[in-house]
Amino acid sequence: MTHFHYQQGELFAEGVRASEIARQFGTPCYVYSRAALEQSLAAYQQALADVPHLICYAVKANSSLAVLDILARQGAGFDIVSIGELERVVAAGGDPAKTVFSGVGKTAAEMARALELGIHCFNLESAAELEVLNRVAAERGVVAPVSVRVNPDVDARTHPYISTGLKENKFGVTMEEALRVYRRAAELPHVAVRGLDCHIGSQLTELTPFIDALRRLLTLVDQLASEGISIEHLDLGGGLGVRYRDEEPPSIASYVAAIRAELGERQVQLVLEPGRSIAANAGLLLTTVEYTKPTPAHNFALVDAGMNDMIRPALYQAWLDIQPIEARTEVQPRTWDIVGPVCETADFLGKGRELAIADGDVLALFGAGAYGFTMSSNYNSRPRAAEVIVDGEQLHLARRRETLEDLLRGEQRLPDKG
Ligand SMILES: Cc1ncc(COP(=O)(O)O)c(C=O)c1O
Ligand SMILES: N[C@@H](CCCC[NH3+])C(=O)O
Repeated sequence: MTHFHYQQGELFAEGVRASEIARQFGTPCYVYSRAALEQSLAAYQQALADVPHLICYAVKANSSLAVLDILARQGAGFDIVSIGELERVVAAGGDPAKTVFSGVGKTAAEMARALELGIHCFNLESAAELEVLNRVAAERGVVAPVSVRVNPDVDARTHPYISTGLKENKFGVTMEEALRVYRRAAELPHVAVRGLDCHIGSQLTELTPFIDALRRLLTLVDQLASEGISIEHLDLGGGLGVRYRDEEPPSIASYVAAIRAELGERQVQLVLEPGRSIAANAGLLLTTVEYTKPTPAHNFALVDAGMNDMIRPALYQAWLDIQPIEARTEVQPRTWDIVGPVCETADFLGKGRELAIADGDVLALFGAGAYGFTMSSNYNSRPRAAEVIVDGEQLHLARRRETLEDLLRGEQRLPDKG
């Protein structure tokens, strides 16, 4: 059973009517299913149960404390890209020792805090970063565990903005550079080589790019071994795609099976950093139709969620399914552009949707659990949406809707001129 489903024309999130959630918490409102989050994490855990592994959920996909809490309770580790994300992991009860630190621009202060908390590994993205980390670790009198993020130059065949493993992308270092960085790391007293890392992109719907990248990584592992540098863990990043419309990504089980088949008998801990495949289809965004506005060119449905709440359609031309939470039989279906209140032409959630809707109806955007709230902003001075967890028949307010006071917090006017 899917965790969001229709019963007699009414949308349910687990055991709760979507209309009840909208009534209690208002819209726009993100809704996450606890069972859906747990189920996708469990799919990774089961597929790896008999080998050494660490599943580091990519916090950037959905960093709500309640979501991190749910995943931490089930044993997840975390992939973070800033100290803000690490503090969230800690606040949610996550274990720093199961956390890897990715990101191209870690600052010395971020490194120091991550060392203090005792993270599992730093995924280094440049030779320069290695030198800074060695210095920061020396200042603290500790040894920092490191991997080098390799950019294997494979085409992930995904949207260009979310492809990260091509040589023109800013991420990681080339295979040749990686070898040099590892040699240097082996010489430095305050870093210890632990692993090898890569992440080639997001929303991948085929296995081939993952396997091509893994093969390249394994040649590097062997080369390093021949120089006496041994790799304890292989971090293959995240990137497994999900179905938003008609994509047919591999299942979590077949993705993991393909990686394991390629690894054969190698004795390494396998680290994965899935984000979207855990959170995307565990969440939806509820929004209310404020006005319907037929024009000669388009029928616009103006809703109360805008690109500041969900930027994926504007930024990546992403397609998310949009449906009314209660079916209407008395209204004729029409083709609608679902647009938000933000003053930008790019402010749309979906275009050309055949829907039977009227003013006041609540719509659900499906597949909104990943890169939804985390990419939201206050653009146009719009308070950010509420976030709610549904757990069976229970509702839990994970984040209250921002208030107008929240919007002004930390700001001040100029002093009066004397
Ligand atoms: C380093 C790293 N790890 C993991 C992820 C998570 O990717 P996804 O949400 O596609 O699984 C990302 C984002 O693409 C990333 O940049
Ligand atoms: N934000 C992107 C995913 C990119 C992940 C960044 N590593 C999306 O919504 O599809």
